Amino acid sequence: MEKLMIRGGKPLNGVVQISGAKNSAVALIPAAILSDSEVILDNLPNISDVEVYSEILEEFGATVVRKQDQMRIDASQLRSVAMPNGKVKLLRASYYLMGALLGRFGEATIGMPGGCNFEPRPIDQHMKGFEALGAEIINDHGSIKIIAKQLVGAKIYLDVASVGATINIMLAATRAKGSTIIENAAKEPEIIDVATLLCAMGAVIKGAGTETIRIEGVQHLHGCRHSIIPDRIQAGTYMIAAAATRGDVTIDNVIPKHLEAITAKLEEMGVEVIEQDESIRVIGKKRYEPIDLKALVYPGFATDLQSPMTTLLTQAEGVSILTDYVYGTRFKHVPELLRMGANIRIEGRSAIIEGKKLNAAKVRATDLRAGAALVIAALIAGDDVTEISGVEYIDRGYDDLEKNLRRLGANVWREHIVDELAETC
Ligand SMILES: CC(=O)N[C@H]1[C@@H](OP(=O)(O)OP(=O)(O)OC[C@H]2O[C@@H](n3ccc(=O)[nH]c3=O)[C@H](O)[C@@H]2O)O[C@H](CO)[C@@H](O)[C@@H]1O
Ligand SMILES: C=C(OP(=O)(O)O)C(=O)O
Repeated sequence: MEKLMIRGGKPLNGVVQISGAKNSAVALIPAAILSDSEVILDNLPNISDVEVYSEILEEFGATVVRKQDQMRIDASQLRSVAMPNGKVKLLRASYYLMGALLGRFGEATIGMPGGCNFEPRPIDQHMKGFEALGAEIINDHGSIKIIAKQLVGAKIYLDVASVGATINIMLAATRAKGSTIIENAAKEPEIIDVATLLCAMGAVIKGAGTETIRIEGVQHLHGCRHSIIPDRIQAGTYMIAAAATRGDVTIDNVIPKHLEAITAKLEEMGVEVIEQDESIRVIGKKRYEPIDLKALVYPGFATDLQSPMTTLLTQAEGVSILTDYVYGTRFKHVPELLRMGANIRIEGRSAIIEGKKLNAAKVRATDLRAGAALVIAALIAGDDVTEISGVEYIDRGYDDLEKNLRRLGANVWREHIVDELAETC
């Protein structure tokens, strides 16, 4: 086990390169299962979720070759359609194995997904979609068995615009007989990225990125080469960190359109944001206005940036209200920020945040974005050292975090945890 050590007090300055998107990568890797020839993915992020997913595919019998930011996946010789336990429990997006295996083999047995369980995260809409396509679902001691003699296209209305359910149904429906229509589909950019890959593999998908997606099933999907879109959540995190430390950072290799919601809220606080074609420069200011912020589905403000934004709002002069309409109890970062001197109160699905100076402390990340919130807090917490444990969560989604922060001038390093019991008490 490791912990991050950060001596705060330095503004971030310079340029940071953003890698490919985690939430695309973890769907594109299993999507390769749908093809019986090689799929090449470029611009992969160097994060543990990608590492774990490639190991999962190898355990299934796929050949996976990783070279820098490229992955070549050959799933022609898959040996199994079942992983009820083991690595599937390490990440949330292992649920995409269900849609991909179901599409290719008409069968899958997968353990309930793990990952960041900051609140109950049901997958009933995924199951509703598979059932509508003609599959039978059997719950078996914590794993889910899904079988279909023949997947048949259907019209599916999602009760909530779920990213995971939209992609999972899309994966299975590419190989179903006839047409599938997903209504109230999620519109996140990662959904367009997955549809782009599937179309390059020979699928017929229209409307990805809108609330109605139409899929014409095909009998066969072939190999292709695809470059993953930039990670808008990593980019947003660096934007927030630049503002919080009153720095001046250019965030490179981004799609500014994907960052409109965070850009707008930073500007409302008084942060200077300059958009270029594929980069965004964020210039921090001395004083920030408090704001009201609502985390919503895309194109609204991303819930994944809600925790880092909580930290920034502790630097505003006055009271901000942050409400998460996607995950109403995603506030595990708040007790840790309180240890660092923050003044935050939770009311229902809102955090009421009063501007306050933060101090260094010993804190614990209990999920990925809570970890990001604590890293930003540590960067602005005086010039003492903050120790952050639970680094394994941060490693799920931030490519080269320490290297990037050091290049921007931060004083950050990693240490082994010697006494694990003392750390968790
Ligand atoms: C791997 C990945 O892409 N993860 C992202 C994905 O997670 P994930 O796909 O799991 O999140 P969803 O979009 O499915 O969840 C959105 C909302 O729908 C609810 N819901 C979801 C599915 C379901 O079957 N039933 C149901 O009620 C959830 O509890 C939540 O309130 O989108 C989330 C919302 O943008 C992000 O925080 C995650 O980073
Ligand atoms: C919640 C997240 O990821 P996951 O759905 O993979 O747990 C996240 O990226 O913030």
